[in-house]
Amino acid sequence: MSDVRRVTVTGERPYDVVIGRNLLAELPATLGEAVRRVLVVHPAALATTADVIIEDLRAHGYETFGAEVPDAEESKTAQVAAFLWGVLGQADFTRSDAIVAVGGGATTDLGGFVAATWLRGIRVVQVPTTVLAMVDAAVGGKTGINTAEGKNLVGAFHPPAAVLCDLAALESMQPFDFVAGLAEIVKAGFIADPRILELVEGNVDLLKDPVAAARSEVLLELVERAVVVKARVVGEDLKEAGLREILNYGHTFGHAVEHVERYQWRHGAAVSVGMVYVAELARLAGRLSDDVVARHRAVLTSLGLPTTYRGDRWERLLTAMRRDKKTRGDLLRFVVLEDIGKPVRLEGPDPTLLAAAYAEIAEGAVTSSAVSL
Ligand SMILES: NC(=O)c1ccc[n+]([C@@H]2O[C@H](COP(=O)([O-])OP(=O)(O)OC[C@H]3O[C@@H](n4cnc5c(N)ncnc54)[C@H](O)[C@@H]3O)[C@@H](O)[C@H]2O)c1
Ligand SMILES: O=C(O)C(=O)C[C@@H](O)[C@H](O)[C@H](O)COP(=O)(O)O
Ligand SMILES: [Zn+2]
Repeated sequence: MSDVRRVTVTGERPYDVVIGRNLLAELPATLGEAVRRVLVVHPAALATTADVIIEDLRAHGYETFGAEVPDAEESKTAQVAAFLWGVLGQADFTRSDAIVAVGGGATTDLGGFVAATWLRGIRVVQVPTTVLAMVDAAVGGKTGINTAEGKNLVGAFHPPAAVLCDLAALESMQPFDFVAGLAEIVKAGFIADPRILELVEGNVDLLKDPVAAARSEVLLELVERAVVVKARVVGEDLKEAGLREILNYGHTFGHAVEHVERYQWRHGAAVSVGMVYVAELARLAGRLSDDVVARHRAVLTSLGLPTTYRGDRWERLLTAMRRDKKTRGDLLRFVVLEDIGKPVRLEGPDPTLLAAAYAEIAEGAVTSSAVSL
């Protein structure tokens, strides 16, 4: 497979998401000639890739620095951001210098956030190495870190200069991490592109094998389609004034699960349960058919993703959901579907409905005050 696909994200400074294999040679061109210094941010798992990038950039005349950050959500903290600000300061990074973030969505969120905040904004090129980061996290300019109170509570909108999605990188992924990322592709299918759902449903065995999937035309098409969905939305509404909220489908409950589980669940797994929760909520509110709810469970289960959650966490989940960025004052707001490809908002649903939807996805009986809310 030598196909390369390019999706342009429009906006004040348009940029390309390049999807293919062995794309690292494209990196110098994305940095541009004005850049002199480059900080390559990566977790330990991507150290070898980062070394290759650093060597290549040096060969192209850039002054290059590497910074290893903790793995996964451990890196999305104010302490790690401050560590990177220190590295940039010590190396005298100016507004014409750049960050390259190499890793999964946690690393691209962190690298993007540090780029957004250093000198109030320097260039960032995203090199996502998980399927989730390729189709979602690295695209669209939402950057951020977590606080003790919740997920992504501090951040900035800071679009990248380019995104390089090298599918060859996916071959080293752990199967469950790979599959977790597919949840965001399924999300794009439910909110905007039903062909995505058909492609996933027709290729489940292939998609559960990271090496076979990474080499397949099917994954290339799925990544391209999901990026197209995201690009269309963020091109129209970068700062989430309205339309962009649809990309948050399944995230109100999903982020709450991640927080309650102290980030020991993968984001994609939490979003998987979150989509079933919100599908049930929409069904109970009389908005969505039984069939579409059943399709959520069927496609996610077939991939090995979770669709249920423990039944004794309702109060904590509700507290976390109140901190969702779509909340306005005391009003909880959800993105729900009226049908596949028809996302709408459900504002301030009755607490009994929220609890009833929880009961639909709870493992065993709900053991909290949920039933009496
Ligand atoms: N900014 C956005 O728009 C946006 C969108 C979706 C998700 N996110 C964020 O993205 C994060 C989740 O991203 P993720 O699922 O990529 O998780 P992650 O970044 O935590 O990576 C998952 C694991 O895969 C490892 N890994 C990464 N690339 C690898 C490779 N090529 N081979 C082997 N291992 C590899 C990582 O080291 C980590 O252990 C969450 O923090 C979520 O909030 C942000
Ligand atoms: O890009 C967006 O907008 C999204 O909502 C995409 C989500 O998949 C992503 O997880 C995002 O980080 C969630 O944002 P948040 O604003 O709810 O923290
Ligand atoms: Zn997400």
